Amino acid sequence: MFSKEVNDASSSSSNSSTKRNLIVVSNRLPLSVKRSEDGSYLSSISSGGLVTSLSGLTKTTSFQWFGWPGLNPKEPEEREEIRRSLSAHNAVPVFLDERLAQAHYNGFSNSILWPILHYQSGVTFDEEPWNAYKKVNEIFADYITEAAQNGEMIWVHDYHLMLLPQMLRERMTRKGRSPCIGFSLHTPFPAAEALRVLPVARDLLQGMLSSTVVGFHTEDYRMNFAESCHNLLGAKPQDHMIFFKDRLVRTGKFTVGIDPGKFTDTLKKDDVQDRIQQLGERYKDVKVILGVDRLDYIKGLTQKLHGYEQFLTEYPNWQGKIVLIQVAVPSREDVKEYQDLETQISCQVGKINGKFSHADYAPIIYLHKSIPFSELAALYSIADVCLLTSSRDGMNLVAFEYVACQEQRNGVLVLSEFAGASVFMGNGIIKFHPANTKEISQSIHKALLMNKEERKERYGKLRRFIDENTSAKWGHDFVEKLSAGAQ
Ligand SMILES: O=P(O)(O)OC[C@H]1O[C@H](O[C@H]2O[C@H](CO)[C@@H](O)[C@H](O)[C@H]2O)[C@H](O)[C@@H](O)[C@@H]1O
Ligand SMILES: O=c1ccn([C@@H]2O[C@H](COP(=O)(O)OP(=O)(O)O)[C@@H](O)[C@H]2O)c(=O)[nH]1
Repeated sequence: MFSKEVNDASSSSSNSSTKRNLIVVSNRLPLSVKRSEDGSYLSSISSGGLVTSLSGLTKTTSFQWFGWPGLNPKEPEEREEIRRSLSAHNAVPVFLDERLAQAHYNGFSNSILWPILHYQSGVTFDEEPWNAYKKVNEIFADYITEAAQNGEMIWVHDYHLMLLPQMLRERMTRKGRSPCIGFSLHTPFPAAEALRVLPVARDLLQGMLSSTVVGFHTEDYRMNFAESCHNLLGAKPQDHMIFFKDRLVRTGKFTVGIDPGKFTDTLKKDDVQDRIQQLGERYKDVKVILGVDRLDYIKGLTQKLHGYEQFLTEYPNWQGKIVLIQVAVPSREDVKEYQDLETQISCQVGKINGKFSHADYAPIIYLHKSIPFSELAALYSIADVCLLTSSRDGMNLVAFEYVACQEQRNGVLVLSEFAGASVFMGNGIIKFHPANTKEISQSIHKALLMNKEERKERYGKLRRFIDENTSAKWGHDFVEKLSAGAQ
């Protein structure tokens, strides 16, 4: 479902004369490939913000996307079939041995690096997953060095591939080429003291510093990176540049966005309008709060539920008149912390529903699944409030998507001050500290009581922001900076 719409969006307004050639690299391809019963291969779109933001880029930039396809058949014919099926989407599979891929993705990237980037304490370093991380970065480097024979620019994404710029530069320099490599981090970059907890922090910093341009979501993340490079490597940051080992590395803040038109167009479709009407009827007597999050501890779902429970207790008149629809998209289910979180959230939802429900009312509708794009757009459109409680979050595109679908209703966005998005949304949002349960409760109350004029005024600011900062602009700005760095 998402896959088709991504392609529709790219073909509807692409302009090949302005497109540039680029190799985009991310750990995971936007499509994951699965073998069906009849032996053929089917691809479906992956979830998450990185996929959303890069999909929007297809409007202005033609690129080949390299990444792990999610499976590793032994037979050459099968690999060829996968290659063929993906090439229709300009995607190129980087095949990885299953155990190696798991140790890289679950073992190091998501169990060690991700928590440190999001200020989680109590992480234990382990050599084995680190070796897998290095090995996978090397495999990617071999693939890309082979593919980038014609001087294409290379844009590497995210924390799974922090060593890749260095490995690429070394390989390509040995071949007499001078590569142009961009690196974009989609997570927060923590303060130097938090990063130091990781014994291999210096290796990761050196990996990133082999880029031509390094991009972050916010100015704070960029400054944290510069400070870490200075403190841990003795590099010299100056303005938006860092001098290290006779090279000058450009750094910048690039505001990732969405493609608002994709949402506006979807909302106009007859079936989506029917669904909006149906949902409107179902919830005509209650206010709807919506949450859409991957089931990840950084999204602050336990805090959200505590805050909502406090709200129902503190403002009992709202009992029976409010519903929280929480979509929790399954994520990283092989990692123990994520399994434990799922159990915890299910218990919390059960407890709150048990406490405040009546035979004809439940305060929480909990969807532990990925939902179709059209259903997501309909939910965004009917929600009076969107509540996002991340304890840390690189950006949070859900915040932007809610705004894209609220032209009619002018609903209120209640957003954690620790989501990167909150930096840009000023007083258009109600901002709160996610560890403060009372503040969450009061923010919900404030959002529900806000009058039409104030909602309209706030909405106007948010709408302007998402319309001016699209994913296409993000891609364009980054590639411009990268081209400038190459000269
Ligand atoms: O691929 P997964 O392990 O399922 O995770 C999904 C994505 O999660 C992270 O997304 C981040 O990127 C978003 C877009 O820039 C940003 O809005 C969000 O705050 C980040 O959490 C991760 O960085 C991606 O690589 C994953 O694909
Ligand atoms: O069932 C769903 C619900 C949401 N999303 C998308 O997942 C992305 C989440 O991105 P965000 O930046 O908010 O957080 P991330 O999951 O990347 O940390 C958004 O584009 C959502 O539309 C999805 O793919 N499937």
